[in-house]
This record gives sequence, structure tokens and C-alpha cells, in this order.
Amino acid sequence: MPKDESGRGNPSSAKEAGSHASAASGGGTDETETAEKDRKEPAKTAALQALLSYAKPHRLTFLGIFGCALLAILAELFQPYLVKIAIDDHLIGGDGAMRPLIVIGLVYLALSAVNLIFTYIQNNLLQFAGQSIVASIRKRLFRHISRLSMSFFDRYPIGSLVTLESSDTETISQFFTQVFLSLVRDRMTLILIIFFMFQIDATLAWYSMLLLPVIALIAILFRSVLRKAYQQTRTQLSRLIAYLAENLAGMSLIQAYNQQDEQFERFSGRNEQYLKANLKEIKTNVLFNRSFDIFGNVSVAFLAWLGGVTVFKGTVEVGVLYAFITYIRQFFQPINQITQQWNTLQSTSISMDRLWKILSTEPEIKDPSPKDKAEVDWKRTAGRIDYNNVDFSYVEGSRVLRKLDLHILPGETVGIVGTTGAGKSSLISLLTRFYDVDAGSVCIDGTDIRRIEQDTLHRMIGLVQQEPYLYSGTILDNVRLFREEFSREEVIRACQAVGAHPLIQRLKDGYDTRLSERGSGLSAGERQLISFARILVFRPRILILDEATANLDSHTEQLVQQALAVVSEGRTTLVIAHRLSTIMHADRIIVMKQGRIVEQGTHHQLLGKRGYYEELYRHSQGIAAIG
Ligand SMILES: Nc1ncnc2c1ncn2[C@@H]1O[C@H](COP(=O)(O)OP(=O)(O)OP(=O)(O)O)[C@@H](O)[C@H]1O
Repeated sequence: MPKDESGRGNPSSAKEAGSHASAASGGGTDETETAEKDRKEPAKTAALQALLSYAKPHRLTFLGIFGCALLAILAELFQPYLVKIAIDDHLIGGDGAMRPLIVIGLVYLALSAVNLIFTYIQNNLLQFAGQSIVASIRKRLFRHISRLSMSFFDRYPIGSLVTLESSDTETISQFFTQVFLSLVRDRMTLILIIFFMFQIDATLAWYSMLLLPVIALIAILFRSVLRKAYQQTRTQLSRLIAYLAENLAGMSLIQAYNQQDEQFERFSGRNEQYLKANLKEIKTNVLFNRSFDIFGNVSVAFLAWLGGVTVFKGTVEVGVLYAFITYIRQFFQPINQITQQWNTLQSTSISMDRLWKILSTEPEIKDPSPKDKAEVDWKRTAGRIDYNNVDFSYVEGSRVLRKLDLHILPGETVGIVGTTGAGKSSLISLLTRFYDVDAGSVCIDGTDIRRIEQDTLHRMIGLVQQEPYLYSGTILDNVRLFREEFSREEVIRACQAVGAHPLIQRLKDGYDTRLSERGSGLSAGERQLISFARILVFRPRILILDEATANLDSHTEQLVQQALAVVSEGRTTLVIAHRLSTIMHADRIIVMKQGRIVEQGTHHQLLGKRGYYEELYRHSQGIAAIG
């Protein structure tokens, strides 16, 4: 069972996160989504409140939208009324004078212009408010995700976070630009049409109201079918995207194993299902729209007949009948819109729910409270590290580090070795506070790192990983990590010190050469040298190298080793290495096995012990010989 389900730290359990992830990646069926929804009604209210809180700063804009919509609708609905006046008072009942008819014509035109202008302003305001709201949601989400703890990323697939940041926020933007408008404008239109009808002729208006239950019945019947068809399409699309993402990520393996045809077949199957779901959704939509059209025409015929009879009897004027027929036609439009928007409303609520789950996830690793906070200056760190009786597990019941006690002196270089899964990387992750210990403590210069602010802690420590991450940007940006406080000269000096300068100069634009994502275009060794230069620029007091030379050939490794000697100078350095040759010259070597330190000493002392280290060493020598 993941730790946070036991009540520690994160309120959203891993189980929930997992189910969300599967829904995002297409695993969710209608039933599971409905069940999820039922369970999370309170969360949804919170989600809706959160959504509204984003809209709050734009309340004046929304007031403007409301006003514009009202004026546009009034202008539109006043037109049939004008025609009624023209027919009844001037064409049939009038004295044949043209002047009033021309005036009515001009007013009619003016109303069209009013409708056009206010609809235009309303749409612009709405787009402005909607897009601004979604932009700020995206910003907050990005910031929030980047502050979440590593345990969150263990549970949450990156793909579903990308979906969240891209397509879920897009759905929410549709809420503001389509659904919200429909909720406001279409409802207002319906109410005003009914109002105009009763103003003109109450008897005909009551007859027209007979249509309402039938309209409601059709809308309700279709709503569930539409919703099902829509959700089916979404599920199939998510499955397709998830499959595509997985496929692209593993392309090298697919090509190496010549799996293209098999993968193509599997893709085609999913594509076919998506196509079917899409066609079904379109068919249902067309059926709904046409049914509504037919019913609209039948209603008009019914009203024409009923009205015609009353016109013949002389109880209703022709103009009134004309206005009614127009209103009835207009009546169907907003109802159709509202029903259509129901789908978007549904998906907004699902997206908002997902978004809220992430936004309400508290980082498990928190900064100390002002009371507990230790005042530390990272520049003055001596670099002593103490692991005091540390217990640690990622998943409850499966201990990774046991009663681990390790004390490292300032400036000492410590190599950490052990077989796969021994706990080497976990040891490092505790020092950087990617995770917190279950018991015991980790201290730097005698201060428990939980009492040090994370920003300060991360300035104390420099981490170089096996696959150094380079961002899309220039070499200069990548060395100083986009922080302008470091000058170009500092970056160049750092690159010279680690031996990266000649190779950077050979590049097309030198330090201004733009790297593509992940630094493709540079060799593994070159990328590693750039990450070493970062260390010299940022000057952390503690340096961690996690398999930093694992991917390099022996010539490049030599280059990197020289660079390493430069960067580790005067710093407490922890080096994890599978290749024992990398750490042979360390001041001390820690040998780990199943979460414990089983041996420690210099290379020669350890070989002399003829224990586990010697076994590992012989094994690695054997591999080297075979190589
Ligand atoms: N994020 C994680 N969630 C759950 N278990 C994990 C996680 N990371 C590591 N483990 C488990 O913790 C144990 C120690 O892993 P760790 O990565 O620290 O070992 P290591 O010695 O660095 O191994 P390697 O040399 O292969 O990198 C392993 O059993 C591993 O499966």
C-alpha cells in the first residue's frame, strides 16, 4: 500500500491518482466514470468553486457580456414584433401611407445592426475572459506541478499530466467560450421569447406552451444517448493517444525488434474503434438535430393551422400569427444549443475534477514552518553530511534503507557501490529531499535538512545524473539554467575549466547554439561536460554524481573524469558508480547491499578484506575483460 494512503502527507491517495490517470489515458469506462463521479460529489463542488474563483477577477467583463447578450437578444426578438406592427397596423389595417412602413423598415435594419454589434462585443469579451482564465489556470497548474514531490511523479503518469495541461485546460476554455454563453444567452432568449409571446397574445402563447413538455421529452431522451456517444468517442480517442505516446517513446525498441507491422495492426484496431465511435456520435447528433427540425416544422404547421383558424374567426390578427410563427422557430434554436452544450458541460466537469485533484494535492515534502526553520547560508556550507539511523521505504512494508548510519566529512569524496536495487540512488534522493526519511535523520553541517528551506538546500547541492537533462535553448542558457545573474564570462570560464570550451567553439553559433529538446545533437559525453560546467557556475558545496559516467566510452570517460576532478575540488562529493574504476580513487568507498552499508574503506582496504567489494570488483573486472 502506498504510504500516503495510510494518512501521511498527501490527501489524494495513490489509488485515486491511479484511477484518474487511467481515465486520462483512456482506461475509464462509462460505469467507472459514473461511479467515480458519485464518490466525488464534494470534490466536484470544490472544483466548481475553484473554477468560479478564477472567473471572479473578470466579474465586470462577465457583467458586460451579460448586458451585451441581453441587448442583442432584445434587438433580435423585437424584429418579429415590428413586422407584426407593419402588417396589422399599416398593411392590413392602415391607410396605405408609406412613411410609417419606411420608418419600421429602418428601425428593423437598426435592430439588425444593434444585434450584430453587441453579439460581436459579447463574443470578444467572452473570448478575452475565457482565454485569460484558462491561461491563469495553466500557469498555476504548471507552477503547482513543479512543486510537487517526487513521490507524486512516481504515481502519476507524465502522459496524463500533459493531457491535463493541454487538453483538459482546453475543455475548460470551451466551458467559458461556449457553455457559459449558452447558459446565459440561450436561457435568456427562451425567457424573453415566452415574454414576447404572452405580450402579443396570451391564448396563442398558452397553446404554444403545450409544446414545451414534448420538447423537454425529446431533449431528455436524446441527452443520455448523446452523452454516451460522446463519452465513447472520448474514451476511444484517449486510448488512441495513449497508445501513440507509448509507441513513439519506444520507437527504437520497435525498430530494433522489427515490430512495425504488429504495432501498425494494433494501432489500426484502435483507430478503427475511434472511427466507429466518432461516426456513431455524428449519427446521433444528426438524428437529434433533424428530429428537432422536424418537430419544429410540425409545431409551426400546428400553429399556422390553429392561428389560421383564429385569424379566419377574426380573433387574431395576421401580424400576430406571423410573429408567433417566427418566435416558435426561434424557440427551438436555444433549446437545441443547450442540449448540445450538455456534452461540453459534462466534459468540463470531468476535466475540472481532474484538474482540481492535482491542484488540491499538497506536496509531501514541505518547507519548515517559520518556527522550525534553520537560518542557513548555503554559501557558507562546510559540507558535512550525516545519515543518522535512517529507515526509508517508497511503499509501506517494503523497506529500502535500514538503520543506515553514514557520516561524511567536509570535502570528502565518497564512492557508493552495490548491486542493482541496493539503495544507492535512494540514499541520494534522501539528501536532496526528493523523499523524506521514515525514521532517523539526514543532516548537513549538523542541521536536519527538514529544517532547511528547499530552495536553500538545492543551492547547497549539485546533482549530475546519468542522463543530464538539457533544455531546448542555447548552450549558454543550459549552463546557467536560464538565470541571467550568471554572466557569459562566468559560463565560458566554467566550460573552459571542465574542457567543454573547445567543443562548444566548434559548434555553429558557439555558446549561442540552440539545442533541441534534451540536447539531441550533442554526444552523451558532451552533454555531461555541460552539466559539469553547470556545477562550476552554481558552485554548490556538495556534489552528487549518480552514474554520471555510465554511458560513456572509455576515451570520453577520461575527459569527463578530468572534468570531475576539477568540479569535485573542495566539495563534498558523493559518486554512485557501477563501474568500479570510476570510484577507485575516492577517499572512501561505501559498499551497499539490500539497503545496508556492508563494508567501507579505501579501494585497497576493501580489496584486502576479501569481502563483498572484492566480489563486486572481480565481477566488474570480468565484465571489463569480456568487453
Ligand atoms: N520510485 C520508486 N518507487 C518504488 N520503489 C522504488 C522507487 N525507486 C526505487 N525503488 C526500489 O527501491 C529499491 C532501491 O532502489 P535504488 O534505485 O535506490 O537502487 P540502486 O542501488 O540505485 O539501483 P541501481 O544501481 O539499479 O540504480 C529497489 O528495490 C527499487 O525497486
